[in-house]
Amino acid sequence: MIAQEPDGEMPLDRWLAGYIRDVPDHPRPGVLFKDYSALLAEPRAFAAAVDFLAELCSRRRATKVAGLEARGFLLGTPVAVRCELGFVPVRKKGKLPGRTLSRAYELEYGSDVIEIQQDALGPRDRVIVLDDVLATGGTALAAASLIAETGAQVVSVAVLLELGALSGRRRMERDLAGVPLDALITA
Ligand SMILES: O=P(O)(O)OC[C@H]1O[C@H](OP(=O)(O)OP(=O)(O)O)[C@H](O)[C@@H]1O
Ligand SMILES: Nc1ncnc2[nH]cnc12
Repeated sequence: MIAQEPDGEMPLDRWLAGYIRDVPDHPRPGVLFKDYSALLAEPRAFAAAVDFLAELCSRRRATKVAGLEARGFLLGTPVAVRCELGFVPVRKKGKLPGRTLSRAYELEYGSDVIEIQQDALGPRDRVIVLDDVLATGGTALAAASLIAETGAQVVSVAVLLELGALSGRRRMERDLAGVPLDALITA
């Protein structure tokens, strides 16, 4: 799939939104799943998304990128390399070795537990939480809470795609006041 490349007139978010397709009833009935596999498969689109998110890391003066398993790894690792920052994985329960901190949370279509290694971050770290999608905000809030428990500061939550109808931004403003939400595309 090749969506039209921006010609200087088309904004980046509109160009990249052309690579996202709606899949009804995935992974559960009633969920409209936003599939951006085509964006990952098109190197110019993928690179443009990574560049945008890397620029945010610099603007927020982050010292670490925390990526959320699994799709947050797809974006978080190239972004960390591009902005020359270390990457910290936030993983689903039971995957990380050693001492970990855990949070249970609910997301749009289920519930889960995420973990971070206890010594992955420290009080000097300014962390950008990087994920692909913000829907209800449950996942991002749980990650931010874990990061805060390590003593580090969360300087932004950055996503490729914000699903406006699911009110994640409002929830972040309420529960994570003062932490900006940066979204490349809002749908
Ligand atoms: O805002 P929320 O309602 O919390 O939803 C957003 C989360 O849902 C998806 O993760 P999922 O748990 O499906 O994991 P995956 O990345 O392994 O597919 C997505 O990658 C976000 O992390
Ligand atoms: N509707 C959705 N599409 C893609 N990823 C999601 N993560 C949570 N809700 C989602």
